[in-house]
Amino acid sequence: MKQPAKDPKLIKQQRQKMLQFRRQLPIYSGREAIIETIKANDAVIVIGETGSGKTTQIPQFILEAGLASHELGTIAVTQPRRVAAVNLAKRVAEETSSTLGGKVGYTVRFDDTSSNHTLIKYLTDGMLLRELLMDELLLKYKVIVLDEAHERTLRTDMLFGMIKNIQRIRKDKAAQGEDVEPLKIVIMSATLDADKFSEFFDMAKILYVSGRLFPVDTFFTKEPQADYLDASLVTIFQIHLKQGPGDILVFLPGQEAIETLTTLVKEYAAQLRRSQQQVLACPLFAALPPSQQQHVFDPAPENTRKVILATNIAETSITIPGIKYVVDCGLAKMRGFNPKIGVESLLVHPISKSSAWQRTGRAGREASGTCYRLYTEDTFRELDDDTVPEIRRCNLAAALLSLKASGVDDVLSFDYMDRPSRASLVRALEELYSLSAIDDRGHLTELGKRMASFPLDPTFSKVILQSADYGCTKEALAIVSLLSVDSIFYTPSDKREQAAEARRKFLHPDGDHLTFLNVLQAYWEVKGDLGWCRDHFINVRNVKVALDIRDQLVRFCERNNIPPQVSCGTDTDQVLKCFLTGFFRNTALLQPDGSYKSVVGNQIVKIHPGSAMFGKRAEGIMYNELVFTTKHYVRNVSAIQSSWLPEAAPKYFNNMRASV
Ligand SMILES: Nc1ncnc2c1ncn2[C@@H]1O[C@H](COP(=O)(O)OP(=O)(O)OP(=O)(O)O)[C@@H](O)[C@H]1O
Repeated sequence: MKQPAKDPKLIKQQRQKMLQFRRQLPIYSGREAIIETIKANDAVIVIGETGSGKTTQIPQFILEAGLASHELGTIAVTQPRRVAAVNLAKRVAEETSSTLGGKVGYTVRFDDTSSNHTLIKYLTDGMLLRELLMDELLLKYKVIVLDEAHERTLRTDMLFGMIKNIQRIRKDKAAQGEDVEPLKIVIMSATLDADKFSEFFDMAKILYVSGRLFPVDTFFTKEPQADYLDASLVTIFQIHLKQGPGDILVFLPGQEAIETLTTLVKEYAAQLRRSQQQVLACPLFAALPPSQQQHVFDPAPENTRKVILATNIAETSITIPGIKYVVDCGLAKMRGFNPKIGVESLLVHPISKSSAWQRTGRAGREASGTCYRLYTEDTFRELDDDTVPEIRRCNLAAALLSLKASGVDDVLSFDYMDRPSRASLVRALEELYSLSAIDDRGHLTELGKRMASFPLDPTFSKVILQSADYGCTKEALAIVSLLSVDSIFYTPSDKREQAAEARRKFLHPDGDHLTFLNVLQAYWEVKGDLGWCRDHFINVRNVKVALDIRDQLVRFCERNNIPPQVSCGTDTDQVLKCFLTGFFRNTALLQPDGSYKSVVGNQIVKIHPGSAMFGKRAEGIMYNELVFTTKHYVRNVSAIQSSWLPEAAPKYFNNMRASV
């Protein structure tokens, strides 16, 4: 249908209004200084409070000053999270009165709205790393803006070193008369150890932008809170019943907490009188499909207060219209890695001060706001200033694989801003070697190249790539997708027995992986019937999310010439053998006393009570996750035979034998 033409007078008015708004932003008064500094320096660090206008304005300043163009090269602005990249591009397209995908666009995994016309592109740091695989010097760009640098994600840290190197090479080439534009780098954040960054980028110039558009009042609790879910619930309804209009954004550590609180908020909201303002609970976490994530940006219906329950994906960069109140439980799930036993874990930790300020900064963007921190002021003072960089606390195999795929062969002497310990670098290289992603001289193999091109962790991409040889791609795709969501089961605390009973019919004697497959097959047979899901305590939303991921992986397989429908039928050992090619390190063998000892690290591990393998004995087990609580629990567990191990990872197990 043809869109009605917009009234030119209306367009002009909207433009004027936007320009007026932009001019009010604190950063606008520093416009000239920012432009001059970027003009005169190769690298600039901009520190400005949350909401001062860094992310939306600086790229526009650069463009307006003619520092980037189709001839010179365009502007890339990286974001650690896709939801931020998408919404910033939308906002800046609006501010520049252009259509998304024209002058302003975004590129995130599986979604690209940029075009040949795009001059300002918002993209995730992962996508810029991917572009590096095609264009080693990123010649397309004249200016690269690394935003939210304080987050220190693994990918941003890799980009720091790589982009610094690219800048040096381009400068040398230009000095030698080659037709190459030197690259400009802008690093931005609200909270940053500016000197450290400046030193890393060869004494880059630092610019401070003071002020924010609207104030945010911050409150702490008087006493520590024993139960953050309960404290969040009480705070939400206190705000709702006692405070003025405005939506609420609640920060929680993970999907599980969000789902529990969403249910509780709905239950409480149902008790509100009809005459009272209603409450709409909107979850927001990374595993939600992007279309559902976008719902949080929709205005609340009339006479309704929106309560957004989010993980830290809403922590930086984004402006959610309508948010006036922020509730911060002070916790986040963070990746950790124990290089001794080579196992990664996802645990709930207190956040850092810089995260707390970022969370606070999500209020006060359109008007003044309030932030309720569900911890005491003393607790806040004891928080670390900054989050420990991910590179120091997670498994580096994926990072080193992508460094190698982008042409950085000597990963040990790569220019890291915070050098990971030698032990974790060596361990990651060993892991890549045993996965056959690199050869014995440390060079990337053909398999390694293919693994790097897949949008998954190397262990999972190996499983999918090997599934063609094991004839079980259909099963591998289904299980990998189901493993990428929190849980496909739903266990209400008052119906544990019933839920366990209802699920019993899916149980596969060989464990969780094949049990998941049984659930999915049954779900397909009943075509996802909601009543059936309810009766069997299946978490429909998570299954749908998993199926969405599966669709994306199917497309990826097709592009890589792996037929996605190849199935091993009833020969399900093939599936487990195939998973072992990626997860051979996550295995444990039965001991004479009935316990299981991990093959790597010789740790006693216990099977989680929620597993299909709980209470069972098998010669060996393979697991996807190790959770540290009081004990080392393993989750998502299946039975294996020890004789399968050498076949799954010949390099690893032959070496182990040689060194015994
Ligand atoms: N999608 C949007 N809808 C409405 N207003 C917006 C939107 N995006 C940005 N703004 C307005 O522009 C202001 C500046 O946003 P911007 O993201 O540039 O700030 P910032 O300094 O980069 O903040 P942060 O450090 O939190 O990322 C916001 O405070 C808000 O008032």
